[in-house]
Amino acid sequence: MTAPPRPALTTRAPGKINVCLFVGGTDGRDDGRHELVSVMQAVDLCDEVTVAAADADRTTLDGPAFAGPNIADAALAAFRARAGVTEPVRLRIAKAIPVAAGMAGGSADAGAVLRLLDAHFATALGDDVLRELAAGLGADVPAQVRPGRVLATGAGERVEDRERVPAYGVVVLPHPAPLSTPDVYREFDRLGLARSAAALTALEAQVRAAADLPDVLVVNDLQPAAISLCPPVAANLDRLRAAGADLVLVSGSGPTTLGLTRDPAAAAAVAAGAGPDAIVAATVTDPALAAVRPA
Ligand SMILES: C[C@](O)(CO)[C@H](O)COP(=O)(O)OP(=O)(O)OC[C@H]1O[C@@H](n2ccc(N)nc2=O)[C@H](O)[C@@H]1O
Ligand SMILES: Nc1ncnc2c1ncn2[C@@H]1O[C@H](COP(=O)(O)OP(=O)(O)OP(=O)(O)O)[C@@H](O)[C@H]1O
Repeated sequence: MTAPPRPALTTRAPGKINVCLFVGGTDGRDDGRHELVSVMQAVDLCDEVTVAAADADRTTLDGPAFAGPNIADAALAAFRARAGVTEPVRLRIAKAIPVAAGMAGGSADAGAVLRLLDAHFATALGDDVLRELAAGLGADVPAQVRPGRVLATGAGERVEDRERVPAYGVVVLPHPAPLSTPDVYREFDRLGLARSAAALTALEAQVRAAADLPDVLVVNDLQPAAISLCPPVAANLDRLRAAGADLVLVSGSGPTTLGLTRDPAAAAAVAAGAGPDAIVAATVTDPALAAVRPA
């Protein structure tokens, strides 16, 4: 019997923002990572990832290069091991999400590779199994299997879909110096900022009670650590505030900063005021944005 033809498929891999990122300690975990309570929200600043059948495995990247292995290849290896498929594929990534900027660009690509491969090989593993595979690739990856709005707990690996809220404008202000995520968590520890387990539990209850977070819960606990390692981050927050953003915060582990506008149409004016490097985006409310489509 001949094997079925494998379709060439493509999907958008949206970057994420942490609308809130509450961080506890590492006690009680055997992986040394920190307990989190975070609402992760997809934004329409996207990489594009494509899979096609090939004679040999090959991954190509259009956009800014980075050193070291591509997490997309780790996603392919994890998928292969679980699904038992061996046919080679070509993966192509067109990068638009700033690299090492705290917007989970690599995690977005890895999540996209998992959902593409599940469709390409018609393996129907489904979101739960893909999220399990994703957890082995990085704390941010499970949330990127089905990008939208999720509540992430544990070290980020326990993910629940959340109700989508009206779109916000998002102004993304990158900073050229990359910040390493482990360094930022280490600085967070050095500054003694970990929340107690009881405080995290209380915050999780508050976050669960509110589909659209009130302003007081739009908090990134890693922000002081990112500013401590990269002081210009504070000036970038001031730039966004002065340009009229309703809320400003550091994105994930930084150094990218974000200005949120309740009116998505207001983001363009905020970006213009913040400087030529500012990127206009919006939160994603339509699941079709990251659908798998024929390439
Ligand atoms: C800052 C965030 O982007 C917020 O969503 C994530 O917490 C980071 O997610 P990520 O980059 O996918 O992180 P991973 O690749 O799993 O971990 C990188 C490193 O970050 C630190 N790390 C990460 C997640 C976590 N909950 N606690 C940690 O201490 C650890 O030093 C870990 O070795
Ligand atoms: N497909 C990929 N895209 C971007 N970076 C990748 C990719 N694969 C591996 N990397 C490596 O991962 C590092 C972190 O990149 P990424 O853009 O995901 O950071 P980040 O946005 O800070 O992540 P997070 O928000 O999940 O902590 C990069 O410096 C790069 O070496």
